[in-house]
Amino acid sequence: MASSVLISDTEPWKDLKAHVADINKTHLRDLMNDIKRSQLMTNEFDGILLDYSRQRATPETLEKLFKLAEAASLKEKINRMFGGEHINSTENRSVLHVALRAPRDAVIQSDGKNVVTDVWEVLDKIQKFSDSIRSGSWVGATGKALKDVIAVGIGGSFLGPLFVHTALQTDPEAIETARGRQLHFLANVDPIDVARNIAGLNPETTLVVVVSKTFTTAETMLNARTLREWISSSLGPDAVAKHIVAVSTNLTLVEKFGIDPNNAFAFWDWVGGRYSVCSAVGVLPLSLQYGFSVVEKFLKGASSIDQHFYSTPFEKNIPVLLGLLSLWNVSFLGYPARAILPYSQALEKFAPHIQQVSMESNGKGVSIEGVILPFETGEIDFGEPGTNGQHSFYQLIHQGRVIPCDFIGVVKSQQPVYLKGEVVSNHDELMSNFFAQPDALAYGKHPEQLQKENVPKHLIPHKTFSGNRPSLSILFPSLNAYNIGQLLAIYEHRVAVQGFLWGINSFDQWGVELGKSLATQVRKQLNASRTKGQPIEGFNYSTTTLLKKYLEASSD
Ligand SMILES: O=P(O)(O)OC[C@H]1O[C@H](O)[C@H](O)[C@@H](O)[C@@H]1O
Repeated sequence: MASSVLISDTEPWKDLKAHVADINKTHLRDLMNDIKRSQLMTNEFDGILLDYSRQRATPETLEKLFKLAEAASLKEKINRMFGGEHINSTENRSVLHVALRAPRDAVIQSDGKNVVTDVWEVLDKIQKFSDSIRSGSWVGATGKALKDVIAVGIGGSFLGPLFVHTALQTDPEAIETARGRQLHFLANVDPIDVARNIAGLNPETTLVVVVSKTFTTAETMLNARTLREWISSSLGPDAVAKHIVAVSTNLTLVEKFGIDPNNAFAFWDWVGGRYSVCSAVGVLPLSLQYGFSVVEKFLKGASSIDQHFYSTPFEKNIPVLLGLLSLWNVSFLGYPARAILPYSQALEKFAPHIQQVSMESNGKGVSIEGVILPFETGEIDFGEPGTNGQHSFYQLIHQGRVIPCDFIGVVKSQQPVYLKGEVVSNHDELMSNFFAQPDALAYGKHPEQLQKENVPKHLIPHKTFSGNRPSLSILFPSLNAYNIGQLLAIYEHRVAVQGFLWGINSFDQWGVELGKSLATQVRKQLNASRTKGQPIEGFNYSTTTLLKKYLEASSD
């Protein structure tokens, strides 16, 4: 396909549009009776079972989606990504987060250089540094070991590491390696977040890791200055060198901030912020908490999916299948949202991370060529662990709007409990819901069934479930560091697949800039009004009134 041709102008797209009418004649209740179809719509890789038989799709739909993939040159685009080409064209950068978890002997080129060598240089440095902190050979300014780490960062410099940290917190191996240590995250510039982070912490035993790709993000830099002040006011300015380290691509600004360049951990412009959890952004704080060998397993898990994604035919390729199905749901069936429902409390921060990965990547209005798109891209991602979500927003999913759901389950619990006399173990109780919900959504409940159950006539409409609501189930054998890496990479690549199919640039984020620059104008005004009493100027009536009220009411 010539790159300037929109995917919506291609025959496979039009064919899929027409195919919606065929699917609208079906109901999942009936589709699920076709065992051959169900067999075809399951896939297994490395113990991970993907079941997408509850998608509103048939084998014919899949064939048509594969044709769409061809029309979108999906394979070529994946190859270009792995090949280090500058596929992030608006920033003229490669997109090589896969290199962050590649084995030491792999060769991945960007601009004629094997980046894997640089990656391992930093990983080795992290291992050495985290070992020295953990063993107590590196001590703080007063000679005490550093047991607490505060990772300061926001967006991609926060959400991924928080997800992985939360997922590892209950993993038996990680519990052992984290004993006696605490990892905290400071993201919001709201001073409440600082207060929460430092409550009960002693600067003498605290290490601050400032994480920022650009080292210019206003929130992170103010939070970093606030913690620098917290440390130096208590231990003296010289203590900063022992208590603050940094992760960034901008090592000049790191040094300007007063951090010893030896204590700076680099990454590169070919790592997008939201794809940076496998760089020092995640690896440093996580290694400090859990030790490098646990984090290495996480990287290996992600790498296993990278290999699978790169080399497996589309029919068996988990991220490709997931991406194609999401596109089918969004662009053809017209479902604008996606619920991410892990039946594991350890994955409670997974949906917030994927929100950034997906929505910042694919919420775009123009093609990679800059042509305004006649269709919408991206989806509204949200989610909560099951069963908590069931007691919250599932009502809407069952009887209100149709929202395709990802059910993510785990075979072996990280923390099994089986009480004497109970019918099932606690994990089986949880998983009963994981298995039941997709069928409730797919099959629904008929008025006739309700009649048979002698439900009063006036309640029948209220108790009827239309069903035919799509979902997919992903079952992991366990949830250790390796599996967590796999889960991350599956979703990262799925999002990329969707972007490649829509023909957009999933790796820039210009949409976050406007709000930032308007905040700069407000910041200047607040300073001028507070310090020089200058009147509010240059804002519309609404903002002027709000600012006046804010300044007047907080003038003391
Ligand atoms: O890592 P930093 O440079 O501080 O950036 C932190 C975040 O800020 C921006 O607003 C971007 O939208 C995010 O993609 C990024 O992750």
